[in-house]
Amino acid sequence: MAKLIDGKKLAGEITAQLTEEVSRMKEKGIVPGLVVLLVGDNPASQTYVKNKEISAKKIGIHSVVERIPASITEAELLAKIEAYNQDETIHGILVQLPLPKHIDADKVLLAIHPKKDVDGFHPYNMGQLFIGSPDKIPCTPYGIMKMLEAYQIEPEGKKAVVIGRSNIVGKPMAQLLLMQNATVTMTHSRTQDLPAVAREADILVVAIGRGNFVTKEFVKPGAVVIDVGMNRDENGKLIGDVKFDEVEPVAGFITPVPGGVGPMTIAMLMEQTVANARK
Ligand SMILES: Nc1nc2c(c(=O)[nH]1)N[C@@H](CN(C=O)c1ccc(C(=O)N[C@@H](CCC(=O)O)C(=O)O)cc1)CN2
Ligand SMILES: [Mg+2]
Repeated sequence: MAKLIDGKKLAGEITAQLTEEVSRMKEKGIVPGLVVLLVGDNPASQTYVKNKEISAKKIGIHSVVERIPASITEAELLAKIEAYNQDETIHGILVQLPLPKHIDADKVLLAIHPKKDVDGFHPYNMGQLFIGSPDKIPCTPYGIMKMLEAYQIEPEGKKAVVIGRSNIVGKPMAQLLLMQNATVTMTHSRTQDLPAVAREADILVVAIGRGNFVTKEFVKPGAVVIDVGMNRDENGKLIGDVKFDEVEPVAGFITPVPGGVGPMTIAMLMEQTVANARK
């Protein structure tokens, strides 16, 4: 049976450390500030933003959430971002994704000042990461690296396979593993014989966005399996990209959904906001 990587517990520990740190910062007159902009009424995004707000408040971060109607124009949204770029009480700006179709997400992410880009999605921060000098790191892959570290899983020399090539998870994930001297293979929906490629992995990170996609045929006995998926099954139940019941007996370590990668994403957002205020 695999050992469970408890993201919820680890995120709770990180949150507790950040709470202490923020209380010390406040004694010196420093209050970290985070603004989250949520455009439209995507129900999943509403949940994630609410969770970010709860976490920020718990830590003592000055938390601003703007819930904005989907009818906002791109120009209006860009103007809001520019105002927060200039606002000295705000150390982190996050625009919840996905955005409505009429707004160009690339343009919006480019408008956030790189120094306040606590999501790490700005091309400048992406570029810094890919030349090996990261400052802000996309929160999901960053959280995964923290989980590996906490469970003393050493990427150096290991074969890592990443399934999924998104800008916010797959690509930065591969780069972070590479920076720790793993031998990394990037795969995606068009990779030929994906189960055979995945079976080579000592560390398998799955971010393909398809429920129960990874079965035991994808997993080498003893492998570390990290599930980034967040899907709903036909009954509305939250499921990962990994068929947990089938893979868990084969893997060495596995993350659950919920309670794995998700809470760590939020913890890393808080960490990067506090780190920014500290600077
Ligand atoms: N601007 C951003 N947009 C999005 C990001 C992001 O990092 N920045 N990532 C995802 C959504 N996301 C954070 O925004 C996120 C998703 C899920 C969780 C989480 O804790 N999930 C829980 C389950 C929650 C539930 O019951 O639905 C878990 O896994 O235990 C946190 C953050 C896309 N957009
Ligand atoms: Mg993130």
